[in-house]
Amino acid sequence: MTHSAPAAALRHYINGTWEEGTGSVLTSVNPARPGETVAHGPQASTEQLDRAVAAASAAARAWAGTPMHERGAILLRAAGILERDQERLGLELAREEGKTRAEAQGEVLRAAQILRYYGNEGDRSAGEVFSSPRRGERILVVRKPLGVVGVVTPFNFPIAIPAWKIAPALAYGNTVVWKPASTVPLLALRLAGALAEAGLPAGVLNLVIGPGSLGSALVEHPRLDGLTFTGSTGIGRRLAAAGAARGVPVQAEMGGKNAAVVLRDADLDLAAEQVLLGAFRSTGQKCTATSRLIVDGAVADYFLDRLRARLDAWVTGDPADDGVHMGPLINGAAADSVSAGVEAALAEGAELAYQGKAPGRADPDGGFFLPPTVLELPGDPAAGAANTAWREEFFGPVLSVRRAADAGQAFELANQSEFGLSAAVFTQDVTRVLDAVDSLDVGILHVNSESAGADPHVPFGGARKSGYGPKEQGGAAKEFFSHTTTVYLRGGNPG
Ligand SMILES: NC(=O)C1=CN([C@@H]2O[C@H](COP(=O)(O)OP(=O)(O)OC[C@H]3O[C@@H](n4cnc5c(N)ncnc54)[C@H](OP(=O)(O)O)[C@@H]3O)[C@@H](O)[C@H]2O)C=CC1
Ligand SMILES: CCCCCC(=O)O
Repeated sequence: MTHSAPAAALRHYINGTWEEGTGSVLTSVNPARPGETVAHGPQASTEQLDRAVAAASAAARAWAGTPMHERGAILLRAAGILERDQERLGLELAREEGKTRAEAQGEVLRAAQILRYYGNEGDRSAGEVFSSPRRGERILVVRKPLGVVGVVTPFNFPIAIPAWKIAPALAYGNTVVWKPASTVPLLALRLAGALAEAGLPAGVLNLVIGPGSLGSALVEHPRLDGLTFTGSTGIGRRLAAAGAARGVPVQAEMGGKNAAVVLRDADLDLAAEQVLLGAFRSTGQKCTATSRLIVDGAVADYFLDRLRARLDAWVTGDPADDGVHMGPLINGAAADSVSAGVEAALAEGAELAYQGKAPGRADPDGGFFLPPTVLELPGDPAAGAANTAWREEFFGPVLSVRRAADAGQAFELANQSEFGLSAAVFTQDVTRVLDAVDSLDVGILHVNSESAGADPHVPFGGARKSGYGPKEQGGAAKEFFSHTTTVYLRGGNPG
């Protein structure tokens, strides 16, 4: 069943006004039906980017001087607007990004939850008070905004990740210039629209839709005071270097190659279900997705049989349709890249442990589908470690399996990565859990649940190559979106 709708007109939101772009035309398509246009229109030019930064700069002082509760009230109203429109936005997200309608609508609600969390920031502590060694004096630590913050976001969570950057940026008194991923501009229009409808003053949030080079121009802009980025490690590190060269703080959340460790005492049915969800929900296109499976050799054959049985019931198809578990990848280039990675892994000695079914890509309007794939890597430790499917982030529905002799070796294999975003460990032995907490070098650890998933009130972010700068979400976000002033406060003669 198709769920088509007329293509949305791309617009840019600059200084409180929606305007047409003056750059080249951009078209976003439905990755399940590439012949279907989802959004279309001229991209923003660098002239429009300059005006967006100028508007944010002009609005910065008044917005910083607005009481936190007033800033929060706008975020709370925007949350209500997303909840009001959740069904329509969920379908639009599924049609433009390719995740299932249920996941898409869940993401819209997650964005509302994030807006609500930061909308209530005015009710929380805004600083600290210390005693002073000097009579008649107190020492205050107060927080102040950075100023104009650039936001550059990826395709895979087109409304939740922008929300978890923009909401704290605004709550802590910054103004924002946002460059979303070019493949998913529609939900950017919707989030900016909800904030505009909620009463955000002109210039506080500016949205410019355009190519990656616009993101580079943003970090190089002389009036930018900070940049928060989520996306691939290569680009994130380039932006971090550019920000550092200008003395501008940069926060970058980047790639992942997340391991699930299944120990011999695990609840194997629970583990099979959670590994399936972690690896293949959202077509594996989550930075927190499970892409490496390390299973104790004593239970590996049984566990893989349980996983294969579940995969036999996993339906790949149009994500807008009911009963579909997995949609297409975001575009043809991504699907080709993942397919090439699988071929390379097989050529290097990996074996195909499972390959499911997916709609063909052959016909001209064929979606960017790939089947869920499980690769077993060579048992030889060096060959296993060197395999492309162990080292490289594929960002698709591919799970690479290696066997371990015991828990200690399993944790060593889990740490055998330059990335360190998320991990999952399945065991019912609390000693093993504590070993995992101590030994796995990651930013997020799930015990007996999938490696994906994050709540808005606790820190989110990676170690190693996965993250740069302060963590995101919860109270951690204030470390990036504000700086502190320590005030030595004396009331006059110390007496
Ligand atoms: N750690 C985390 O929290 C997360 C990490 N990711 C990572 O993101 C990647 C997938 O997302 P994807 O969108 O493809 O990532 P990309 O790095 O390709 O793009 C991310 C953003 O950067 C922009 N961009 C591209 N080139 C440049 C440039 N030269 N200078 C400035 N900005 C640029 C993109 O614009 P455009 O779209 O126009 O190219 C997009 O808005 C994966 O590696 C995944 O692991 C994804 C989600 C969360
Ligand atoms: C890549 C962004 C991940 C968001 C947290 C999660 O749902 O796994």
